[in-house]
Amino acid sequence: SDVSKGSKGAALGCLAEIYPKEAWPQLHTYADAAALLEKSCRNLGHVGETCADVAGAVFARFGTRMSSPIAADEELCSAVLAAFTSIISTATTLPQEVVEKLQQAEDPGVQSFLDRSKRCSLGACDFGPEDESVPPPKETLRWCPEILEWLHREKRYGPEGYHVICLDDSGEGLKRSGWFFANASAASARRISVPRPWAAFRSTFQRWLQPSSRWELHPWRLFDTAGRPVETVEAAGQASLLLLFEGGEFQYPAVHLGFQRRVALPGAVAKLRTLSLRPVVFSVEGFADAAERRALKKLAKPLLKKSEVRQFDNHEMESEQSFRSSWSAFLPTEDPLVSQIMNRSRELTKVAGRVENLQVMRYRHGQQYQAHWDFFDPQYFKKQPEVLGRLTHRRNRMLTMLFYLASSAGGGQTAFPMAYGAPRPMDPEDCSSWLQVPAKRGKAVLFYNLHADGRLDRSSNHAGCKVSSGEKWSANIWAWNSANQEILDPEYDDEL
Ligand SMILES: O=C(O)CCC(=O)C(=O)O
Ligand SMILES: [Fe+2]
Repeated sequence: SDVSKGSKGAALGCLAEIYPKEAWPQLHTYADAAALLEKSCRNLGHVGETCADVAGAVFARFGTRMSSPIAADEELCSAVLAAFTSIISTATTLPQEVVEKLQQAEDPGVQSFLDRSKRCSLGACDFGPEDESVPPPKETLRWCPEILEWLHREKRYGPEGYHVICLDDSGEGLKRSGWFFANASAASARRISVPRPWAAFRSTFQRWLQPSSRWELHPWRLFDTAGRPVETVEAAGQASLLLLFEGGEFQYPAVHLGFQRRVALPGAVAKLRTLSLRPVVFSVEGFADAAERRALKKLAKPLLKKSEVRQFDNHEMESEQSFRSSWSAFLPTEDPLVSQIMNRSRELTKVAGRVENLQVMRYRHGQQYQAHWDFFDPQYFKKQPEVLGRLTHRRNRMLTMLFYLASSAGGGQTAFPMAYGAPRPMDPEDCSSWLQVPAKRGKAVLFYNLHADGRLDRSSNHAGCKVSSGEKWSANIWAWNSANQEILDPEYDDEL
């Protein structure tokens, strides 16, 4: 039951707008098509859909024939178009009827699709290579001695859209050679040769990215290991180790659980330790000292007011008080300490985008912040153009840093209910079974709300658990990515 080249070619002809040619030969079955759609949906974070929507729409058409070869041209074509139409126009997750139908099907292709799309819809699409427990090629350790600090060492939950490049000096003439580690996996190492003129250099890298990264205008950027953008071939020539972030913004890679990294800051050395791979969460020590903590508290005290949250469309507000019951204050940036702390957070995180004004929060007995996302999911703000307007080109709140000024004696942890693909919690206050970070005075926690490729990372959902005794104080830092800054409205203000 081979599909003739001609009919497949015709079937895929209508996808030309969506996929690059190189992806076509990989499509043999409907399951392949669904998988490709899932992959592509990783790039659609800006419309707030889950991968399952896309693949689900294809499944809805093909039912139990997922692992059969693609036969009918029009069918695939219209399914793909329907899938994309549904992505753009609706914001649903995989419908229950579809899940049930899937579960009844005995087709192994269906089962693997179900498994993948389920994980995917839970915020943990896992497209990484299966086995990463191999070391990188020996020569790379010679040319890039720090490479192990930048590769991902776990089998699962690899980074999405973060790649590592190690260049050597063996290239000739206008070429330079090296290795490309897709998704920062040692197992994926492959020899590469890059031309020296920058334009060719850049388009060469472009070719190695996922097909899905190429059909969209993409702001990917290279960085050195100090988190500085590398924008010229001369700068690239000085570095042997280059980091490629498809989302255009530097992020610390998790490497493995417990991994420690020292980051020198002006006047301090911060120590990061990996607490979670998905979402990527670090504990941070040495970010600020006791005198600074005291001063921030003192500054905030007279300014504290009941905390507010930005409303979603159609949101009933009667529960606002229980949703976020802390008190908080935005601190004046004119204050030298405040601007110093904000600058330090830039130095630590390397963000190029905007850092929101430092906010101090105080939680007393019984107060909490229920599970939520710090990013702005466009699907919840369809009726608020002033919010949507700031979320174009995947602009969003990329990272959150909570610096604990005082720890509660009981409760008050920061917890991540959706870590590692767990479903959205039924009870937004039930911290008991969630991945928890104790809010310990003097420590900070840093986590990424976006994947390295700029998509929303739904596993970043988190809560400030109820304080059961004492008081919890924290200084919160939210930083935005700056992807495609040049095509953004220069008028955006500081309200978000
Ligand atoms: O206080 C906490 O632990 C969480 C705070 C938080 O999620 C936020 O301010 O965005
Ligand atoms: Fe938050």
